[in-house]
Amino acid sequence: MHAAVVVFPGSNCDRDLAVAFEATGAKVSMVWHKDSALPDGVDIIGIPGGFSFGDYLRCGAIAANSPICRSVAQHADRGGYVLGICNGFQVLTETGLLPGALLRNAGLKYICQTVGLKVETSASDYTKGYNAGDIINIPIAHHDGNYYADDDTIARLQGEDRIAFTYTDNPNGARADIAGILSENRRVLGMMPHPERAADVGHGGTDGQALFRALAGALITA
Ligand SMILES: NC(=O)CC[C@H](N)C(=O)O
Repeated sequence: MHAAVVVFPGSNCDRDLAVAFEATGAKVSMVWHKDSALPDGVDIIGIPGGFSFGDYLRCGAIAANSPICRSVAQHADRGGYVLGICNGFQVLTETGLLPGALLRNAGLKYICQTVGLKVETSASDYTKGYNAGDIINIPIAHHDGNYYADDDTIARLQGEDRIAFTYTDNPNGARADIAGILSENRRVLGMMPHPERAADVGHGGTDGQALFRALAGALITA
């Protein structure tokens, strides 16, 4: 598996994401947001967490207009994999690769804690290492994690089995307790919780490991 991790000014989980990919044996290329092309042979693009461009305008809005995001969209259009975590999820909604928006947390406070997530579907190359219904513990750290989409979009996500994770105890007001969603072709995943921060025994939890391992299993190349 060859993963590219995009770095914006203000990204702060780029290295963590690279380490989580590397732990599966993946080759990782770091890509600066001003680059317009991706390295050859990239299987998956990781859009990391952080505070790209200081979260000005709306979280992820400026990053979504970076040169590299045109290549990210082309990669997704070709059926490539894209994983957006936290600020990365915000970037993916701002680019239109995933529906909906991440609003300010209902309590208006930044929340940094480990939360329970229910795995809603194992039918994706991200979630097939879990069983649907599994409860896993993964950290969150955000002030704009309150997922919003209109009724039709929520119904469509539910009807198409595209909700990957929900919160067991909704911390931010997200509609339908949504913590992560999949694209129509199930190859783009956006999620507010940070699986890369629960991918090593040193993190105090390893419930995120199965996501990276499942991906590597699906994307292994000779
Ligand atoms: N950890 C992060 O990626 C932070 C995401 C985002 N900037 C927020 O606070 O909502």
